[in-house]
Amino acid sequence: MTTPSFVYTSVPQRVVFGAGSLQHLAREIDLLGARRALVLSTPEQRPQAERVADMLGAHAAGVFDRAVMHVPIETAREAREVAARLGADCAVAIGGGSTTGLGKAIALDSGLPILAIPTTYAGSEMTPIYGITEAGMKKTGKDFKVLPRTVIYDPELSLGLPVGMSVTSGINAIAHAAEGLYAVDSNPIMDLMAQEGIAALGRALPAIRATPKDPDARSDALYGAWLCGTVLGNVGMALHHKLCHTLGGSFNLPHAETHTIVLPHALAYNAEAAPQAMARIAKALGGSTAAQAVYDLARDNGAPVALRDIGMKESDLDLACEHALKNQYPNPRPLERDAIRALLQNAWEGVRP
Ligand SMILES: NC(=O)C1=CN([C@@H]2O[C@H](COP(=O)(O)OP(=O)(O)OC[C@H]3O[C@@H](n4cnc5c(N)ncnc54)[C@H](OP(=O)(O)O)[C@@H]3O)[C@@H](O)[C@H]2O)C=CC1
Ligand SMILES: O=C(O)/C=C\C(=O)CC(=O)O
Repeated sequence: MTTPSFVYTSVPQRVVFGAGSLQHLAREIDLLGARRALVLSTPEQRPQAERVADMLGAHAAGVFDRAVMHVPIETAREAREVAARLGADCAVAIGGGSTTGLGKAIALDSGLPILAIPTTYAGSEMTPIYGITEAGMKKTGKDFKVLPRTVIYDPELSLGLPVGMSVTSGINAIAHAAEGLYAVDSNPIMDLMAQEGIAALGRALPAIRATPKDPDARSDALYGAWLCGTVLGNVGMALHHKLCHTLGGSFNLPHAETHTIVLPHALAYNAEAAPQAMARIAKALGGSTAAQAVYDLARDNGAPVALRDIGMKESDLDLACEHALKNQYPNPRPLERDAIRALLQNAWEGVRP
């Protein structure tokens, strides 16, 4: 097989990985040249954020614990004001994609460096992509100002992530790698990362379901999330991410669950147009087809497999299909109205592809 032509751009980002690596926080803040870090979290994870602030001592400017899903503009403005008022010169985001997203909203406005400490597998910490919701519409964009400068991956911090969330969040990560394998701007480095990331999560999720506090499984999952998040940050996504963005944004469906349900059907849609990518996904997960392997991973580990079970109305499927077709975007198979409507129906019913 000949190596195709490609373009690969590497970005400056420091990753500190390993059980207990949170202990290096003060060193990492110092390396960023920061003196006053604003620690961000959701309201529920405030105790963890306070622990981080305690570790920083005099270098903590304060804790802002108002992160919520999809970064409402009002929350972003409030966080920006708090950061400015406290004289913060860095944001430390501890939590999932919602908290990292809030850090990105601050960085977009102020250029403050972000140190991210992810506790889910969504992968936002590895991307220059931001999302902000205004008047019910989520807008996403790309700006290297928001790419976290440093990421501390400490699997001990994800030991308490509930099993259900762990499985769906892990499949959210797999979705980044799966679409990366058939991206128009893919490259061999991302392909390697994608296949390795999918395999790591394919091993880790059943092990976490069996033993939620298994440190090796948590470590494997976070390793997979790092690789898959890197793929999301480096190459363009296609139909699957577009559908999930539409379903989450317009019908208020939960992010990771939506990814989990839609991915097998998006892969089935693209199967014939991207056979090599599908073969790599199936191999990484040990299944006969990519679509079935992802579906089985979700179903066998207790994740939802039908949109109707997470609040989607059947009567909204036509509108969802219209939204998905609104703007053209690269996808291995052309966007065909009837086939995409059928995809949504199958995802709504939860049939095995
Ligand atoms: N820009 C990008 O590149 C990307 C952005 N995203 C965005 O990120 C968001 C989704 O991120 P995701 O991580 O799925 O969701 P959240 O950050 O909303 O976290 C999901 C759930 O995980 C729980 N949780 C997180 N950490 C812990 C922990 N240590 N222990 C127990 N529970 C925990 C949270 O609980 P609690 O609420 O109690 O804190 C929350 O209920 C979406 O808005 C999505 O669009 C996702 C991927 C990439
Ligand atoms: O919507 C965003 O915040 C940006 C990207 C993603 O959420 C990626 C995804 O769909 O997981």
